[in-house]
Amino acid sequence: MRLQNILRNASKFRDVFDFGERQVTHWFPGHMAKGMKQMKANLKKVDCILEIHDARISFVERHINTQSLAIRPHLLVLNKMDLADPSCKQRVLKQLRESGVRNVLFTDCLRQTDENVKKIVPLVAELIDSRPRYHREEEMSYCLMVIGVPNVGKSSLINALRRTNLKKGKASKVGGEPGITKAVLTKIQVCERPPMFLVDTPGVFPPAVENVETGMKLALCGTILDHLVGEDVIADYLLYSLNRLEKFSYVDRYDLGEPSDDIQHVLKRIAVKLGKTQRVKAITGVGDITITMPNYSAAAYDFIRAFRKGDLGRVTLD
Ligand SMILES: Nc1nc2c(ncn2[C@@H]2O[C@H](COP(=O)(O)OP(=O)(O)OP(=O)(O)O)[C@@H](O)[C@H]2O)c(=O)[nH]1
Repeated sequence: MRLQNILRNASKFRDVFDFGERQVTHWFPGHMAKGMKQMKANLKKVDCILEIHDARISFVERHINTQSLAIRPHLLVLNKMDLADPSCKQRVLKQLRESGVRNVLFTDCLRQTDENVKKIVPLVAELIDSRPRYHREEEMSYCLMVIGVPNVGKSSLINALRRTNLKKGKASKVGGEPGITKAVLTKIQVCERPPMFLVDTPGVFPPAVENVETGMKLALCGTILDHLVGEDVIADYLLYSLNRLEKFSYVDRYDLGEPSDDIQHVLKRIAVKLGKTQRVKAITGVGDITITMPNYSAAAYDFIRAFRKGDLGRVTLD
């Protein structure tokens, strides 16, 4: 019965999201372009690129496709796999293979015992040894460059590599907001045998995100400061995505009764459920009355945070 209700509702969901006149270019602060330059300048000193991406958006235009970065061996780490839909894994791998990306690992680097984090050092050493190292042939140690958009877990992965291979603690500051990794750090050791170091870079974006939808997915996953995009539109895009992917756990979480494609309705119910309401005075013809208004911003904030923490289920957006 419940499934029938959901399926009946499915026909009412939007097929496309209306992005209006939005322009992604305003969403990416200037330091990202600077980071890209620093990254290229450091390329001579590295043997391999370790590209970290969010497993929920694996097909976003990536740095490795751009210019000079492609000359180094490359490992794509799709991190935050604990938040992505495991049933999409094989499809993602197949599509990446078809686009020429062969070396891919899925990680959840917050999990102490993630098996794939353990595989990174041996796989990187193998990749480096399988190709000429050019002017770095005499080097006894391996050097990696870690790249990725903000907030995908670069610092967390570096810390996980140190924890796993050196039994050492944190070298990189971890933050919940995009853009914590601001400076290009000097070399950080991640393994003794073989000696392996890496340089951390600011979370830099590719110079051009191909369309607004890609930008919106990045925003939803927390790689752009929310206020640059607007929490109301991120929340609406989240609702659109959950319905499109038939991920309806939000219905029970917020006591909605049935799925809805109307963000105002959903936010109102979230606000009421969470007690995020405000009492405001209204002037009417028969005198002043106090009415209870839902706090839409607080509700949008909660909805987005719940998605980012995985509380709305494991979702792959691509
Ligand atoms: N669920 C989950 N969260 C993660 C994972 N890795 C990192 N995080 C969280 O994602 C947030 C960002 O992590 P960071 O390691 O600071 O990311 P970063 O890429 O270095 O961020 P910038 O400094 O902004 O470039 C933090 O709240 C981490 O706890 C993961 O595998 N799974």
